[in-house]
Order: sequence, then C-alpha cells, then structure tokens
Amino acid sequence: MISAFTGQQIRDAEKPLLDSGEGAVLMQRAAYGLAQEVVRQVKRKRKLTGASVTVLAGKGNNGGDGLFAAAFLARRGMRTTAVLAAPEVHPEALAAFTAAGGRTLRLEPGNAEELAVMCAGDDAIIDALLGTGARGGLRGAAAEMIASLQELRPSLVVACDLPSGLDAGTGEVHWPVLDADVTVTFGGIKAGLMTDPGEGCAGRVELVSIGIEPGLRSVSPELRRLTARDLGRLLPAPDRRAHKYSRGVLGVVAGSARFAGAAVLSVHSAALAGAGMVRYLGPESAARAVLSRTPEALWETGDPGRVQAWVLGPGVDGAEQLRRVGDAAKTAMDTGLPVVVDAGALGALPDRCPPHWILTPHAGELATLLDSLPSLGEIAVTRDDVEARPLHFVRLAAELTGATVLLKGATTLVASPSGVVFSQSEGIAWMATAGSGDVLSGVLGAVVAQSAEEVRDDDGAYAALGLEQADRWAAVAAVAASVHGRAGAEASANFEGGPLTASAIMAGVPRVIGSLAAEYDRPRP
Ligand SMILES: NC(=O)C1=CN([C@@H]2O[C@H](COP(=O)(O)OP(=O)(O)OC[C@H]3O[C@@H](n4cnc5c(N)ncnc54)[C@H](O)[C@@H]3O)[C@@H](O)[C@H]2O)[C@@H](O)CC1
Ligand SMILES: Nc1ncnc2c1ncn2[C@@H]1O[C@H](COP(=O)(O)OP(=O)(O)O)[C@@H](O)[C@H]1O
Ligand SMILES: [K+]
Repeated sequence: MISAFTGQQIRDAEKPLLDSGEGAVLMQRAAYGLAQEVVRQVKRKRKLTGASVTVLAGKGNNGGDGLFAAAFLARRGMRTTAVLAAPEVHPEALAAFTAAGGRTLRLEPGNAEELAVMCAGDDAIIDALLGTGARGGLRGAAAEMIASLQELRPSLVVACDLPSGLDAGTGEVHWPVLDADVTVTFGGIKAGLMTDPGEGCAGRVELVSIGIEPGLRSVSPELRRLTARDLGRLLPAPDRRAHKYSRGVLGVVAGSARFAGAAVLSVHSAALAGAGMVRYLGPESAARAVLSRTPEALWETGDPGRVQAWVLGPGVDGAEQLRRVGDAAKTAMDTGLPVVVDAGALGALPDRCPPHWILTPHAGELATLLDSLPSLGEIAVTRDDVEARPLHFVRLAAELTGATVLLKGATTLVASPSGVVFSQSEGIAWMATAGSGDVLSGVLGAVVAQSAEEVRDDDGAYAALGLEQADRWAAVAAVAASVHGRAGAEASANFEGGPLTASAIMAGVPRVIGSLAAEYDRPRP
C-alpha cells in the first residue's frame, strides 16, 4: 500500500532530525534526488553537457532544495540559471549555486513575461517556488511568470516536492499552477499529489528518501493507495470446494424501460468480475436485454431469494423500479447485507446508512446528495465545489451519511465514515464515457458479494491492511475502482491508446483480475 501524508505530518517527522542539527543533510539528500531526476529526464532527449535548466527559486527551503539541485547540475556541465522570486532566498544554497557557476536573475514587477519567454525554451525548468510551507498560492510577479509559462508549454517541468500553488494536504489548487511532467517529492508522498485537482498538475510522482521515513511508519496516512500486489492479495478467488451459492450471489436492481443499457452493463460486469450468480430485478423490457447479453443471470419477478449483496440504482427510473430499490434496501438493512448504491438510488437513502453501504456518486451526484442532507444545514454545494475540494467533500459525505462513499473521477476517492480514505488513479480519460459508471457498479457489486466474509475475518487479507472492520469496506471499494481503472487502461492500450466504450472496459475485467492474482503468485482456481 502506498501512503500519503499532509505537510504537517511530514514536518512533524522531520522535526527530531532538524532538532538534532541534521537539516542541512536532509536538504542535500532532497536536492541530490531532485538533480538526479532532472539528469535522467534530460538525458532521454539529449547530451547533458550544455543543456539548459532554469530553477525558479522561492524564499523558503523549497527554493533552497532547488538551488542546491541546480548547483549539482551546473557541476555536471549544464547551463544553469536561477530566477530568484524573493529578495532573500536560502543563503547557503544561493552561495553553492553561484560557486558552481550558475547565473542569477531577479524576478521583479514588470519582467515576469520576459523571463518566462526566456526560460520556456530551456531543456528543463525546476519549479521550486513554494513547498509544504506555502500559505495560499503564488502572488504578484511569481504568479504572472507561472501563468505565462503554463501558456508557453515548456518541454520539461520538474516540480520540487510539489507543484507550487498546491496545498500539500488537501490537493486544493491555488491557480495559477505550472503543470509538472514529474514531481520529485521528499521523505513521504504528499496527500495533495494523490487527489484532484492537485494530482492532475503533478505528472509522474517520484519519491526520494531523505531519512525521515522511520518517523512516518507509525503515522496514520491521510490517503492510501492499493498497489497491484495489494490487489492480488485482496481480490476474491474461489476455493476448490466452492459452489455458486458460496461464491457470492449478487442482487441487482438496475435499468428501466428508458435506460435498459445500464442494467445490461451492470449485470454483465458483475458476472465478468466473478459473482457466483446474478439475480436481476427490473421490468420485462430491460430483463430481455439483460438476458440476451448475460444468459447466466436470473430474472427475479417475485421474492428474489438469498443474495450476499445488492447493487441498487444504475439506470433506475420510474416508480416501479424505485419501489424495487426501496424493498431491496429495506431487506438489506434488516439483514445487514452490503449494498452498492448508485445513480437513481442515491436519492432514496435512509437517514443513516451503515459502512457496508457503499455510495458511488460522481461529483454532480455528490453535490446533490450533500444538498439533500438536513445535517449539512443551509450550505449549498455545487459540482464545482466538489471538483475543487473532492477530498473534503467525500469525507464529509461519509461522515454525514455513515456510509462508505466512493467519489468517481479521474482519481477516485473512497472514504469510510471514520475518515480513512483510499485514492486510486489507474484509469484514463477515455473512461469518461456513458455507461462506464454502470460497469463500475457491477464490478463493485461482484467484489463486495464475494468479499463479505473476508472483510469480517480478523485474520483475513483486509485485516492485514491494519484497518478496523468499518474501514475495510473502503478498501473493498478501492479494489473495484482499481480493477475498473486498469480494465479501461488496458483496453485502450489494446487499441493503441484509442477511445473506449463501456463495453470495452467491461470486456477487459476478467483479464485484469487474472493478471492481478498472478501478481501475488496465488494459484489460479
Ligand atoms: N524542513 C527540512 O529540513 C526540509 C525541507 N525540505 C523542503 O522545504 C520545503 C518546506 O520549506 P519551508 O517550510 O521553508 O516552506 P516553503 O519553501 O514552501 O516556503 C515558505 C516560505 O514562503 C513564504 N510563503 C508562504 N506562502 C507564500 C505565498 N503564497 N507566496 C509567497 N511566499 C509565501 C513563507 O513566508 C515562507 O517564508 C519542503 O517543501 C521541501 O522542499 C527539504 O529540503 C527536506 C528537508
Ligand atoms: N477523466 C477521467 N479519467 C479516468 N477515469 C474517469 C475520468 N472521468 C470519469 N472516469 C471514470 O469513469 C466512470 C464514469 O462514471 P459515471 O460518471 O457514473 O458515468 P456513467 O453514469 O455514464 O456510467 C467512473 O468510474 C470514473 O471514475
Ligand atoms: K515547488
């Protein structure tokens, strides 16, 4: 599992080392790691000697890291320029940079545009204006220069610790921000690099160890991300004596006369993701479409019989389907079964849900959901609000509803009601296509139906993540989000990176599950 931390958590971990006088050593390690990454990136394109690099240096330690890194690069034969964005910058770092032969320029009111044009053509730009000590975003000439550079699209931007203007803990962005190709971050990944909108500005994230890592081991991370290896361990697989009922039966209330496709996608994805059986509840017209794509599914017209979990809501429309949603929700609540609540069912929630109810809104649906909660009071929440502060709002929704909340997006966040949050980002932008969320609902339903026992087992794979029972449902949802994202990315890769349909994402699911199981070296069923 990858952990990410707030700026404060990182500073707390640094403190004992700073107190014992090791601050300069930490900075050298950070600067060396940053310089190495610049060297690697530049060498992919050209010879290092004579290549040009500009460091944009702010007044704090972030600027210090950048200037020391540029001193290393000057000694490796690069043509180095420092644009100093404050009257005073880190004095030792500036001295080292000058001694290594670097040239310095001062950013002043009036020369921002000119300096931006001057360095936009460089082989590399290092953004070392603001780091974890930032309050708010760039202002004045620094903001002007960054806005101009962003328009000029430099060929390589390496952010020092985090792109300047990002909030390290929340991922909120104070514009303007210069999009990085690579962010070299020190000691621990900042949470703002694993949640939008911050993650969208950070490019690839490289972690450089500087010696504070032991101090972070006992810290509860702000964000967690499951790796392929974690998924291999967590994904359900049948044992030798399994039968279809022991495997996990999923009940699905989805679709309607108007939106039959949502039912087709949800049911078929659940079957492909390994549900032992899928029981479908819906109108005849949708059921016909479901059965022609998934003859394995059962159309339940009366009492649906036993299931291990429910998916409620994709494509649900009209009183008849909402009544089925209500009946299934009541049974699930009475019997303690896990439920995935999507789309049309999000408006029909009880006042308080348990953590094994997993809500799957996109940003617009989350805003509507929050607006409908009396506990939020008079505050109105819009889609734009959610997109600007997804981590804040997904946590708030989980806290106020009591459910686990999966917020869909380029980065998908899953919050447990106690505030544990997973972030998965394996998907690609082609996945923003109609029906993609219906596929996720089916995959999630299947994973939930098959994992309920493992979640409750205190010696099981979910417990091994170090999570309380109530927080483990967030990990289950993160597993499904990751499988969905990987299926989309792999399907698009099979089309040379071309566009996707929801059906193509769905078709990629079994292969992703199979290859992830192999990752953990687990025998296949
Ligand atoms: N503490 C340490 O020993 C280490 C710190 N490291 C680096 O140090 C950074 C943190 O250093 P700092 O705490 O000095 O913080 P920053 O380098 O982020 O800068 C904070 C400084 O900028 C000013 N400032 C804050 N917000 C501003 C804004 N919106 N516009 C203009 N100026 C603003 C503050 O007054 C303060 O002087 C990290 O991101 C990392 O790059 C690394 O060198 C590793 C070791
Ligand atoms: N830009 C993006 N990059 C990666 N994945 C995305 C992006 N936009 C959306 N997705 C994913 O695609 C799915 C879209 O779901 P949703 O909005 O419910 O679509 P629909 O209702 O059409 O099925 C979600 O799983 C979401 O995480
Ligand atoms: K920075």
